[in-house]
Amino acid sequence: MTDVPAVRIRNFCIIAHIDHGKSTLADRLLQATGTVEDRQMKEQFLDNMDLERERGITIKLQAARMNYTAKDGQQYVLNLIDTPGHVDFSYEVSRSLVACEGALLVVDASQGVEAQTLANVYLALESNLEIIPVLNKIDLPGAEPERVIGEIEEIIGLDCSGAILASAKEGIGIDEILEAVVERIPPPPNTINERLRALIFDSYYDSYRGVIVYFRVMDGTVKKGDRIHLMASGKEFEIDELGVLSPTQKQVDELHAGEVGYLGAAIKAVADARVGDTITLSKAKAESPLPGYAEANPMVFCGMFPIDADQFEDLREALEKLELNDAALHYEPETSSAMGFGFRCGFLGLLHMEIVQERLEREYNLDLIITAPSVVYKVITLKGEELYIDNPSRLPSPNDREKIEEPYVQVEMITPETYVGSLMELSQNRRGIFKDMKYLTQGRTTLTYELPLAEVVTDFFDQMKSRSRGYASMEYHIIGYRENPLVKLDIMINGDPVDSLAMIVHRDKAYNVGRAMAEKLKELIPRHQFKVPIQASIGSKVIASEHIPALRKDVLAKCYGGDISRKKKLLQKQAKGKKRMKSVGTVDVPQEAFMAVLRLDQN
Ligand SMILES: Nc1nc2c(ncn2[C@@H]2O[C@H](COP(=O)(O)OP(=O)(O)OP(=O)(O)O)[C@@H](O)[C@H]2O)c(=O)[nH]1
Repeated sequence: MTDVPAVRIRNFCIIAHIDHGKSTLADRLLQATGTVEDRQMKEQFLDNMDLERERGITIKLQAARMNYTAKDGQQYVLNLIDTPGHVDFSYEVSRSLVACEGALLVVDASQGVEAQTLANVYLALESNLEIIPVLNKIDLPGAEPERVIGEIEEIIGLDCSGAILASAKEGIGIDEILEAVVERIPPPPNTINERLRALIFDSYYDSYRGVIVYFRVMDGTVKKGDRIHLMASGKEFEIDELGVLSPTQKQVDELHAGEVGYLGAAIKAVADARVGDTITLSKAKAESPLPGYAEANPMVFCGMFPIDADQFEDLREALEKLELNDAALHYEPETSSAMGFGFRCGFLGLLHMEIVQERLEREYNLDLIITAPSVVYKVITLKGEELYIDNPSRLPSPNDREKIEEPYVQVEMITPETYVGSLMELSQNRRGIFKDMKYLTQGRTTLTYELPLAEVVTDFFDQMKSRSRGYASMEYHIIGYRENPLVKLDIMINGDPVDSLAMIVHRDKAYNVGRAMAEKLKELIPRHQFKVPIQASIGSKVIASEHIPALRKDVLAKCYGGDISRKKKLLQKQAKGKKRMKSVGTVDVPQEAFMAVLRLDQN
């Protein structure tokens, strides 16, 4: 919009750990600037996916443009860019940070710095953002802003002399925050005369208009009707809708360097306009794209199979639709001898996987059996080929492979000192390598470990939470592949190997895992009319063996000739219990059994 010079634009985001009050503060800023009228105000305007609201987390980032008249009497445009709060989406976080010149660092004054805050602050510092510390929730009786300020200074090394004490809930400190945004965050550089370069920081699929792209103009000008070129995907489109987010979409004719907006251009799938890509003009292409583009690659894979084979096509259609809106979701058909036809799906992390599962089941009414998550292993064969294996049942046999490597992550945990011992034990049990430990103020400690990702994607997070009574927080990032003596553990039920239960484990743990797995399956698989043997093996060597004894009586036997309604009830009860079962050969295996590896007693 031509009437706003770059010097009066401020682009900023809010960095906060989950639940520290990011959404509440964003709402308060929208209200205070009159961007959203009080009566229009739905709780948490920026998180508008239902699933997000229910789970209270921010998944997709969005933006809002506010007009603000500062104390200096000038009108400013403040663009607030929302960032997702979870590690699975850290690539999206890093891209949205690049679209800003500053960040509000929101820390709950009754809690303190958490691992997620740290991870995002480091990203912001790397992008040279001006950071304004905000101590939120000072209305709480347990708030200790002084202590938390000390913590921020000590851990992050950030000068907190200008920290703002606030309560997003009570509306305290809001004006001060707006003033600080104007005074302390630098305006975007004025590069209006350069060739167009705009950074995509988010996009979503709209069934009527195609993909709607959110972007920040870094250089030059973009106009409605322009033919654009996407520098990473190489695709071209014509802009048929251009606008700003105030926070609902409002059309404009052009946007300049420093501004944030959205566009629609009949783009069919978000994969054609991915987060991080650079938009330029077809007729006057920029020389080079904005730096830092990377495809977000899936790290965690699982099989998804319809319980009812007739739902296979429905599942395919649902995945196709979700893919339009989720460039990070990968899937390909998979045939399993145990489970029939389904899909092997890849996700950024566990939360991403859960979100997709939940949407498939809720929005598309599918009943699915999901297999345990696996990471992607790198196998070097004897012939020197490099294979990436995301499905344990596809691991080449030991005779064909030279070595296996697995992805490692660096995990940072922040915990009250009391739980340090227990978390160290947990990390050690999960093949962790101790890296560092630092004492913070008030008996809190940071712990750094390197761990195989495979050990983290199982139930590491839940274990960490339960061992620390919910007080510890963690963050991880990938550090690369490492070789380990890994073996494939096969599970046989009733004499048949079940490919969907195969897993890749460390040689030294194979025996324990195999035994724990056999025991767990014995517990989870219901009794049948016949005896069901369960075995765990490595190659041809059986390392653990259990059996489920046969049912002694027919459930209906005792009401033979008796009351028909009771009989019906019993049958119904059985049918219900069957709902989440898959027949593997002649044995009915419940959903929980496929996830058994997440609940093994191996801690
Ligand atoms: N007492 C008090 N509670 C607050 C304040 N700000 C936020 N809350 C509450 O803290 C909880 C979390 O706030 P949100 O705004 O949803 O937190 P968030 O950081 O956006 O969380 P994610 O979207 O999951 O990242 C909610 O129950 C809020 O009502 C505050 O200033 N004081």
